[in-house]
Amino acid sequence: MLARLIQQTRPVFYAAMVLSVLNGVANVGLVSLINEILNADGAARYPWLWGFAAIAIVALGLQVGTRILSERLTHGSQASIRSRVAEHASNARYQHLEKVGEARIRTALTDYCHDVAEFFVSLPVMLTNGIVVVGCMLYMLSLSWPIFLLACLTLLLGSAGYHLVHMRAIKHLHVAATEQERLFGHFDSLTAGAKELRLHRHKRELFSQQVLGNSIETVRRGKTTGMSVFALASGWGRFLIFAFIGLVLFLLAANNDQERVMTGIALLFLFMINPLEVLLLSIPRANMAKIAAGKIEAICDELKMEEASASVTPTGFHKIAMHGVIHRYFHEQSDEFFTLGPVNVSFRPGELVFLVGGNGSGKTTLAKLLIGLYVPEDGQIELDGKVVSHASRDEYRQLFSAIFSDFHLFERLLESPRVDLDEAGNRLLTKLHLQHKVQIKDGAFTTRALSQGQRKRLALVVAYLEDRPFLLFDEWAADQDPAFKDVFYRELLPELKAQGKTVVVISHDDRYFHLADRLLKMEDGQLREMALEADSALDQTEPVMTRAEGAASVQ
Ligand SMILES: Nc1ncnc2c1ncn2[C@@H]1O[C@H](COP(=O)(O)OP(=O)(O)OP(=O)(O)O)[C@@H](O)[C@H]1O
Repeated sequence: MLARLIQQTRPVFYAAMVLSVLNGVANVGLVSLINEILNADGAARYPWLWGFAAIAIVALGLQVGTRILSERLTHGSQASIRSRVAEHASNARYQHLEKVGEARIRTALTDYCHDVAEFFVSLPVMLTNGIVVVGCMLYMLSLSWPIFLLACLTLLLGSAGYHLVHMRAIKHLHVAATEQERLFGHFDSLTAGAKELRLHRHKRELFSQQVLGNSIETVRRGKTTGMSVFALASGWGRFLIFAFIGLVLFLLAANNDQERVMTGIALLFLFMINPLEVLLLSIPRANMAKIAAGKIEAICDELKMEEASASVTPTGFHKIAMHGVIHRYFHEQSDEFFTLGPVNVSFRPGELVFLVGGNGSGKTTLAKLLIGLYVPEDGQIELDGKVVSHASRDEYRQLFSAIFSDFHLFERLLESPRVDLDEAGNRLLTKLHLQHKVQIKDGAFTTRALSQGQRKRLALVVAYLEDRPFLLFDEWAADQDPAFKDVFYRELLPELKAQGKTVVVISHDDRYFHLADRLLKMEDGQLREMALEADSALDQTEPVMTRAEGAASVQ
């Protein structure tokens, strides 16, 4: 991932690297010049003045330039990662998205993204400081080769020590990063479960102390331990530097009385300590970036994008048929599968189909398979005799408008540009008795702060405006008042049918089942077609299941 980001930001990246190197060189130039000036006699110093001023200004300019470019890289890489994760999240198979889950995706878009971006701040810093250290070492070599060799030995010992603890630190940081994904899920529960937490003090305490508290603690411990191990490594590095200084001073005091060498080495120490420390501190940051990049990469791999299909929006169909379609859910806790199917069923234009059955019997799962959100594990779906493949699935999905119980209302209608969008939308709002609560202005709802039943009516407005040939309502009427339920079943559904739309209604409202053209019943993952009697006497009272028990072949 880091390599890809570097590739994407190549010109800025290379420019930042070149400026960082030049900045390092200018700094080394400055320190060697200072040493020369210090060792020159009074008046002989003045000719150096302009050189000193020039290098100082250049070094300053380079530092500012590097900083600006690294900011561009940081924010550019952050934007690029976010776009990539978002692209994967919006184009991946729906079931893969469900599996990865909201919390992991959010962690990738926030924390991991931030950690990777940090790498681009630390990289130029590492490079500049690396150059300063290398330059200082070379200058040291020109002053005294035994001291240079000692410095090399010190660096070698420093990196060996660092390498030894490195893996241990990474392990702790990994644990923290994985727990962080879970923590984001718990943060969601703070708002989504706010009502429950307020109503049950004991639950609230347990949640905040054990669930949330433990998770926060695990992240804190992992990060603190990981970074402390790195701090130990950096302490080891610092210890070596001081040992090196002590040894050199001792060596110099014993064997050398050259003033130029003495001041030079002293200057170099002072000048090198900070870059060395910054280098040691930047390494953990770079490691965090590596872990985060790996996590983002894993999420993008799990969210493999579906094959792009031709951007055609089909306007109609003759027959949609499911042949031997099977879907399984694996439940880890109970080590069991829920199996839906094999399902054989077909739909034609202008049909009003009710899909009924007990809770957890598989109605929603069947709906997701039918509209192409889930890919069948076995069997196939045919559209007008042609198998829906990976390549044509996105095109196939454009046949449907669906409202599930966990529907989402976008603020903007996001329809393809349509001049009469506001007008048509506002007409529908009136039809659904919402005109006093909300309006459509410039393609957006004026508010979405409505009751659940009202928001569902807004979702219905969206479905109407989409004008797709196949509509699917998953317990849409469950939140409506009895009067509007009646409007939905007796007016809106027949209207849609009259327009030639196929409508599948998942429903528990058995008093309206007789209005359907067909009645499908789901029982423990198995679909049956129920015989429908055109007996209107049953209207309003008897549940249809008691009268239509003859299962017909579903085709
Ligand atoms: N995301 C999921 N992961 C794992 N198992 C699932 C998932 N969604 C549903 N299931 C399982 O599949 C079964 C069928 O669920 P589904 O939501 O299709 O039922 P349903 O008939 O729509 O129920 P309801 O009337 O309560 O909405 C459930 O018993 C549940 O165990």
